[in-house]
Amino acid sequence: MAFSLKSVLISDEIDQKCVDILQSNGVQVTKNTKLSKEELVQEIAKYDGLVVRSATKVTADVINAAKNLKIIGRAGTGVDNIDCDAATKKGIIVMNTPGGNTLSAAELTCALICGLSRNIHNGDRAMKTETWSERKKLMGNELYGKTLAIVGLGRIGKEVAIRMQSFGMKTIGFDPIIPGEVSAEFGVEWMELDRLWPLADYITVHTPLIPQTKNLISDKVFSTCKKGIRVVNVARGGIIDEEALLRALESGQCAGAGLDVFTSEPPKDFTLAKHPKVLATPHLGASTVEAQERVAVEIAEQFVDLMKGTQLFGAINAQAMCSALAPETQPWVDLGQRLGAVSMATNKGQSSKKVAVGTYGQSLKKASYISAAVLAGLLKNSPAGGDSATLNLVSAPALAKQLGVEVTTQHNDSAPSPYTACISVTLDNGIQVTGTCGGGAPLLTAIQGQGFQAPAPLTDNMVVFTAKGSPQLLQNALGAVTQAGATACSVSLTLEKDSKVWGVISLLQKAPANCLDAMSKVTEATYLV
Ligand SMILES: NC(=O)C1=CN([C@@H]2O[C@H](COP(=O)(O)OP(=O)(O)OC[C@H]3O[C@@H](n4cnc5c(N)ncnc54)[C@H](O)[C@@H]3O)[C@@H](O)[C@H]2O)C=CC1
Ligand SMILES: O=C(O)C(=O)COP(=O)(O)O
Repeated sequence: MAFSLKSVLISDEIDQKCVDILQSNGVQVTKNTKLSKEELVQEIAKYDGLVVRSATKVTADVINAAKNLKIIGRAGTGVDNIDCDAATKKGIIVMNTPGGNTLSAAELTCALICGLSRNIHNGDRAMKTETWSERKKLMGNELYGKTLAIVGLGRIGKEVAIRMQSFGMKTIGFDPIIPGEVSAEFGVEWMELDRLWPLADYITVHTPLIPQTKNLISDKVFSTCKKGIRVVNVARGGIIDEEALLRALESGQCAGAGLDVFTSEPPKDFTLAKHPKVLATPHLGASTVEAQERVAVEIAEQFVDLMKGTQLFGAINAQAMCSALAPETQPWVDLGQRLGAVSMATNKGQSSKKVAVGTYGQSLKKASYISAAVLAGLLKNSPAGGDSATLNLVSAPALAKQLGVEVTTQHNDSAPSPYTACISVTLDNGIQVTGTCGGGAPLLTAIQGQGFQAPAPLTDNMVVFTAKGSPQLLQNALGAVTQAGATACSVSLTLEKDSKVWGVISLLQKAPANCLDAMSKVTEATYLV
């Protein structure tokens, strides 16, 4: 599965290498870092891809104005400037380059810790105003023997710990998903936040800005810290409550803050940045030649990989799509979509609130992407399915959730004989279709538990019917589609059960409008897929 990316807009300052790599792969690149929000809303309609850093706000307005946008690339880590939910609903992949600027952000954090400990910002200010006498006031503290608390022990938190240990700092930390055994490997003693606050001389935060981390360091937290605590934020503005920080600086509870990020960038109010106890930088964490080159190359290469269909790396909202790119999984994704479409058609296009997806056979053990594929096929053919142009493996699970469609999945290591792997889709009113892949092509093996004598190819244009079994049925059904003006290319019937059979006729072209009429004379029910 390859993606067509003809045109890409780069709307933030990004290393030229990104442009060069994309252009050398045939992509038309426009770099415009001066677009207002309104201009971006206008412009975005022209592009298949967008590359940003943190300055461009990719809001729902921008995303909804896009017509062909397939991918938003963040040349960096944080994606809080991108409305990922809006992108997911529109089937747009959001990807980032998470490791590319880790070392630069960690190094700036260490620089701020060192700067705070020795009042380097105030010393520099004194020199620039020729006030040598300030020297007396600028007594610092050694870092040696002090305790650094690291909140968020992911990529950057870990690198900060390793570096600050070389200054003789004791490192303690908290992270909900990194266990103590793992943090111990890089010298961080894991502990709950309540225990950590009173022990710290310095606190540095390295988490994303999410509801759980917004205002994580509050008045209450400052009050439980040692008097003279110093705090550093190179993650996102708002993890340290800015108003609480100002109060703590004024009262002396907080002796200093190193801030690279702010709730509003640029800050609407520079009070904090100008505060004498604050060492502030204008979001420079990733602003090194090395980091910028890395993230620019990585994002461009990730785009190119997707265009070539080789891999989907760095996507944060497209788990199913990642699997769908592997050559061995593609036929199963296709099968899932087609089974979804057949189940919806045989449900007379009625919405179903419960969908059970079964996978059978060892090879489908880890095929969690199948349910997204089934939903994409099912919702595309549902009246509530919305815009079929944007319905894909990225948007289908989100749309199903929005529509209240509950999906359950079940796996069984053994597949029904004679197949080695199968997928079944069961809707809440009992409709059930089962299929497999044969020679890389999707095949329907059973409807309502009735197996086909020879599996039916799942093609783009199909007539599915059920009728009373009779020796003339095949001839009558083929006669009806021919009479309607269609050309059949294959036909398959199930075994008879309770005197009923199911049949599938594949057509060379879309079924003509009168096909249903013609078929109604020889079948009990006919569905077009
Ligand atoms: N100032 C700058 O220029 C830069 C800022 N950043 C920011 O730094 C932050 C961290 O980046 P990485 O380390 O690469 O991310 P990461 O994903 O490797 O690590 C983040 C860690 O935060 C943890 N976390 C989540 N919720 C938490 C909570 N409630 N309490 C404690 N920990 C929690 C996660 O479990 C994860 O381990 C991001 O917000 C990123 O945007 C990253 C690069 C440059
Ligand atoms: O990667 C991140 O999360 C950053 O904050 C870096 O932001 P920037 O690309 O320098 O605008």
